[in-house]
Amino acid sequence: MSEFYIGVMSGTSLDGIDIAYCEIKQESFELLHSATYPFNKEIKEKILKALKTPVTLKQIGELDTRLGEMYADALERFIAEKKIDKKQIAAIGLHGQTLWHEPEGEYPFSMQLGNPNIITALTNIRVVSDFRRKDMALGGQGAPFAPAFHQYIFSRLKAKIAIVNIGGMANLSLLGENLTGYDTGCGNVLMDYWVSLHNSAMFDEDGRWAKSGTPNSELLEQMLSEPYFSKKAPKSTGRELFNGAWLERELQTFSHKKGGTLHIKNMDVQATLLELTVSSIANEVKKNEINLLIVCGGGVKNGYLMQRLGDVLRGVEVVSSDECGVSSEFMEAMAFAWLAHERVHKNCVKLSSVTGASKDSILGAIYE
Ligand SMILES: Nc1ncnc2c1ncn2[C@@H]1O[C@H](COP(=O)(O)OP(=O)(O)OP(=O)(O)O)[C@@H](O)[C@H]1O
Ligand SMILES: CC(=O)N[C@H]1[C@@H]2OC[C@@H](O2)[C@@H](O)[C@@H]1O[C@H](C)C(=O)O
Repeated sequence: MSEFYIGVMSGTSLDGIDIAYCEIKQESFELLHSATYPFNKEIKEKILKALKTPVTLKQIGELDTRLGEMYADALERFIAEKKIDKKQIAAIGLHGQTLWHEPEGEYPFSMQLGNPNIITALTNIRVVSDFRRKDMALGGQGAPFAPAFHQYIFSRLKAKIAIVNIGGMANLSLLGENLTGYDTGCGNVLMDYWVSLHNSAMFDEDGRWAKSGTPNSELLEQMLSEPYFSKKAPKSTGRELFNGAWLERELQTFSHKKGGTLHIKNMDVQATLLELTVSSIANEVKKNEINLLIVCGGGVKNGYLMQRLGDVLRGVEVVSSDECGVSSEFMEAMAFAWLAHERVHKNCVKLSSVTGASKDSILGAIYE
């Protein structure tokens, strides 16, 4: 018997709202329709500002409402464009927009905004949201959750495989009996920041600017000494750590080491940032006997990044999830459609081996 779920994901790169309409049967999962809708520019600016400067409770409350309305608008547009029968939709799995993720603090929390009450009220569709906090209440990191979906989707592949999602952040899934996974660190976030600052683009198209530069090995070594990279799993990260300020500090430190006069060409910084993402992922893959690395997320569209991953991971086949028949662009949105299905069926999600939670649990809250 078929069930139909919609997954909605907007991630740390703030590049858009990914929506996936999925059909789930006993033995199969199929992406039927998908689309990405632009992020409201003003809301994007408010989120970026909230990540860097103090905000008031009023501003957070208003952002929660506005994001809820924005998601509802995108959903209504999607449902109309794809001619979906609302009555068929069992639920919407909504990740929301992460404003702050603090898994290691004295009082751990993870904040995703986008009021699900508004979405269910406006769409008249059941919404599952607030996925991360139960895992944290059980002592887990609350992220990444994609490994559970990767295990579900790729379990048929018998090779020793790993999946890496390269979005704003990068997160690795190591499939097998004892599923593990964690955020390896920055994905595209620092490259996006640098290219938007110095090459007036939202992202480095196909990695061309990075390719035109020469990576600085000393700067790369210094950046890789960031304690997060050597931290033991379970671990998760975000813009709280990997952000423009982090990069500026690294460049400042490097410049001081060189007597304060050194100037690295902007394109060489971009080349070094690409190598930082490549190395931080490859170093983790090499710790395991992996023979197939499946890549998803927007990083798949960075041809130079994919090439460099292949160069560095000799003996490992590096492919996009598209080549395995699974959308690299909508992987995370599909994951939240599946997580909504698991919640509706009150299934415990096997994630404690990933996040360090004391047990697997039923994740998410239902709004209807
Ligand atoms: N054509 C392209 N060339 C190079 N990079 C690209 C291209 N298209 C997208 N990207 C990169 O992919 C990023 C978006 O990826 P994605 O949508 O997976 O991120 P996200 O889901 O927001 O992040 P996260 O998974 O950390 O939450 C863009 O910010 C950009 O850096
Ligand atoms: C708190 C949060 O939103 N974390 C995101 C972020 O983006 C990628 C990586 O860091 C991952 O840990 C997570 O999202 C994906 C969907 C996950 O939970 O697997």
